[in-house]
Amino acid sequence: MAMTARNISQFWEWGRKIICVGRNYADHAKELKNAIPTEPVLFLKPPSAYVREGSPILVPPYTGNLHHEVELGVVIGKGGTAIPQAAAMEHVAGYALCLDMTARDIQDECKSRGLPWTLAKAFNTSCPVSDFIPKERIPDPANLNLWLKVNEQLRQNGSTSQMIFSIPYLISYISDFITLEEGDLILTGTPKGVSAVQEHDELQAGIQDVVTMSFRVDRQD
Ligand SMILES: CC(=O)CC(=O)C(=O)O
Ligand SMILES: [Mg+2]
Repeated sequence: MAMTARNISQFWEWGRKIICVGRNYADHAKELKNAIPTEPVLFLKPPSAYVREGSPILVPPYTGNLHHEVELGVVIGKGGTAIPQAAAMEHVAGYALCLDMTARDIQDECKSRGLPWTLAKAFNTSCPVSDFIPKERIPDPANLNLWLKVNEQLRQNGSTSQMIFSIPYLISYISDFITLEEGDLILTGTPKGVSAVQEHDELQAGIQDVVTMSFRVDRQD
């Protein structure tokens, strides 16, 4: 049987890992009264978390406080283990605008009981993603404006220049513990301004003049 080449511009269909970085912006760590990390905080989402424009973000029935977190996603184009920082950007195929939807009440409860954040972070539709952005379209990923509006009201407006750990550092750090594969996505953390969303809300987000995306919030039946 002839093999068809997979297209990285539809990486969300590949079933690869979504590795998320938490508390990578000091202003967001402060708004949630978290300590500023000295090493990246990592957690995972499964590929079933992906949702694309045209389909809604579903509020899990067990949360009363679902938050948006707008983030820059880095799409891995070449896998590797223990990737040196100096070579890290050679492993990037491109970027995507992402939301790290978070059941904040469940996360707070997990934190207080010393439990993992899985139900707070990894539920179905917890990772809305934009179209793929080839890396040539973003020559300086360390200086990008990210914004998010809920029902036309600006809630988040930050710059990737505020990241505590840079993209090359994150790729190198993660790959020391978790082998990166082509099609993996790294969510690089959110700037301040996270807030609750409700059923019927309309979310719009963008990376300056590069990409925008819109999602409706719906109840999970
Ligand atoms: C406290 C968090 O939910 C961490 C996180 O995801 C972030 O982007 O920061
Ligand atoms: Mg996040």
